[in-house]
Amino acid sequence: MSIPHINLSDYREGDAQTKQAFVQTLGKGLEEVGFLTVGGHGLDKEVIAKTYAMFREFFALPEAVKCQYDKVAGGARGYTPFGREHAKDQKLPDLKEFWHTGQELPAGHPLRAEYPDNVWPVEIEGMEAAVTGLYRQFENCAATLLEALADYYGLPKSIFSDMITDGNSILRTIHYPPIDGGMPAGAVRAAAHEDINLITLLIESQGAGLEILTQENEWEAVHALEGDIIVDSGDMLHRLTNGVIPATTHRVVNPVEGENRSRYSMPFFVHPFSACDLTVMDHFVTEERPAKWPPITAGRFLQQRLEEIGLIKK
Ligand SMILES: O=C(O)CCC(=O)C(=O)O
Ligand SMILES: [Fe+2]
Repeated sequence: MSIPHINLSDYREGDAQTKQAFVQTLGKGLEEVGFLTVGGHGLDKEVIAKTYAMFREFFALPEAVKCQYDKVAGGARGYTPFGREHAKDQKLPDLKEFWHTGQELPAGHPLRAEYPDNVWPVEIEGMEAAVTGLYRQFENCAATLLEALADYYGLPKSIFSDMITDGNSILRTIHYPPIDGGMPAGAVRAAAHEDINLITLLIESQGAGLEILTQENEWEAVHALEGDIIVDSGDMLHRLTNGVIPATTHRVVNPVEGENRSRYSMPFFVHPFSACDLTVMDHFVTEERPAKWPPITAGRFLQQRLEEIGLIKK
């Protein structure tokens, strides 16, 4: 099955029929594929280009400079060097380095203490303004998609989007360097995995490599039109919906010969606030399909999964 496409302006600005068609394509697309491409998303093209350019500059800095920003809040913020993260149940590390930006709340906000401060490389001018602006645009886009998903199930409109208000979402900017002989044999840019969070919005990189595992158990390349983003569902949505929405397995394969260049990408992992209840929702529980998982909070669930992928120690 191919990856469906939606245009978010159909939902934001369309008439009732256009909106309904959008909701159907989104809901079915998540249930059947777990990945869609999204146009009309409202993210500012120029800010995206500027952000990519800044991170290209940052990742080109000497390792010793980048490592000043390592281990900030246990890796939740700042820089994570090449070779640290590995997919769940994988021994070999992914061939990537990345930077994390998280939620920023004003002083006095009740959840302020939950979130470690972001850090910004002094070497790159203007990064804070560009990246925090982009973070808000991603949050808006995610909230709208989650409202449309609630419509699909006939649930209260903000049932999913309320979970991400002042949530623990993470913008990850990734650099996959060119492959060289010194890298661990058999390792790949990003080994097969499912995302942990509710949904992920992904600004597709300039560079091929992303593949999903289809329900037919075949790897299929994801192609987004220039300017589109990709949305996929993660483990938290899988759990809330009692498995109705899959967390589709995906990976980033190494480049073929002749295309061995750096690859950059920018996933925005949409997370609830940590006290958010991820108990399977009643809507998805029936006599034939009892709840598959016990109650858990988003914070506890995240903790478990970060331990599994080597980002935090048990
Ligand atoms: O780099 C990409 O295109 C995908 C990255 C990804 O799947 C992830 O970081 O979870
Ligand atoms: Fe992923």
